[in-house]
Amino acid sequence: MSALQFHDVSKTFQSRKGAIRALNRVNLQVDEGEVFGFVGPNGAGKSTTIKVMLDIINDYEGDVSIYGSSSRDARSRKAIAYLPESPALYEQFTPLEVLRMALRMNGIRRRDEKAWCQQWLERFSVAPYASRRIRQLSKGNVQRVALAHTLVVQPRLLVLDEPLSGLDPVGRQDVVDILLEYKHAGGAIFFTSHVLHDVERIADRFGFINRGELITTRSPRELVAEHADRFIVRYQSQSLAEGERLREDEYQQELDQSALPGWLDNLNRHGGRVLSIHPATSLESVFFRILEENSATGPGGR
Ligand SMILES: Nc1ncnc2c1ncn2[C@@H]1O[C@H](COP(=O)(O)OP(=O)(O)OP(=O)(O)O)[C@@H](O)[C@H]1O
Repeated sequence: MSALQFHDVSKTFQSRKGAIRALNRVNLQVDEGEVFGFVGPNGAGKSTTIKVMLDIINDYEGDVSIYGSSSRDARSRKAIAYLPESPALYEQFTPLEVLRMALRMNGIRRRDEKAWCQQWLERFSVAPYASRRIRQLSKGNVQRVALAHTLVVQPRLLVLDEPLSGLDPVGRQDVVDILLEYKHAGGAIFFTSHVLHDVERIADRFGFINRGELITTRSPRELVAEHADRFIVRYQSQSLAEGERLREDEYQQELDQSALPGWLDNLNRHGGRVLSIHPATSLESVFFRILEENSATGPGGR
């Protein structure tokens, strides 16, 4: 079953400078147990997409459904827990109070309420601050509490705006692990990110939006493979020393696809051994390419 579906969704803002087409016939689908990364440059339409989904913006064209029911129906939106880019938690409350309040506000009664909330604070490594006030916490720890706040209600669909922002590398890895666990338990995630490495790590598929148009929805691997025409070969050899030296007899060489077979023959003649071959193209470089192509030929209106 699809957790989230956009069908021909368009939104136009009226401003003093004229009409701004923030979303133009966007179609997308996120399935149960799927992580969908949503990326695009500033002003592309990411926040508008989230606001439409949450019915914060409701004067749009098209249909949005959450687990099969219209998102215009407040009951369907109960499936969603949302993490905004800059979460505004009640500063005078403690993390424990914030989580307990989230449960109450969602009508969730648990006998083990306190222990359940403590457990989520532990998962996000903020249990030591459970009784401090939010305003006394660092930015990264507020982000962890905010993430715990979204998961404590066990939503069916998580909508996260830049979920890893403000976290150190250990914190990022912890959160990635928790999100993947949630996905494996059948939860769906829609998240935005400017950091493409995060998208590669978490997303099964991603959508790339530019000027209100959804340009592509693919898995990161598919997209990179489609654009891969250069490869990085890691190899071991006593006598062939080309490219960058990694350690004693290990090297790394970047090659064009057309040059690859001949180069491998040569390595073979030198008695060398291939350790790995992978595309030199990163998701980031593919995005720049798509963005350039789209700017040259794409729609105007901004
Ligand atoms: N309330 C509004 N009134 C007029 N124009 C708006 C309004 N909100 C957004 N826009 C315009 O709609 C377009 C899409 O904006 P949106 O905030 O969705 O982009 P975004 O992808 O979230 O950008 P960012 O990465 O910078 O947060 C932009 O051109 C923006 O200026």
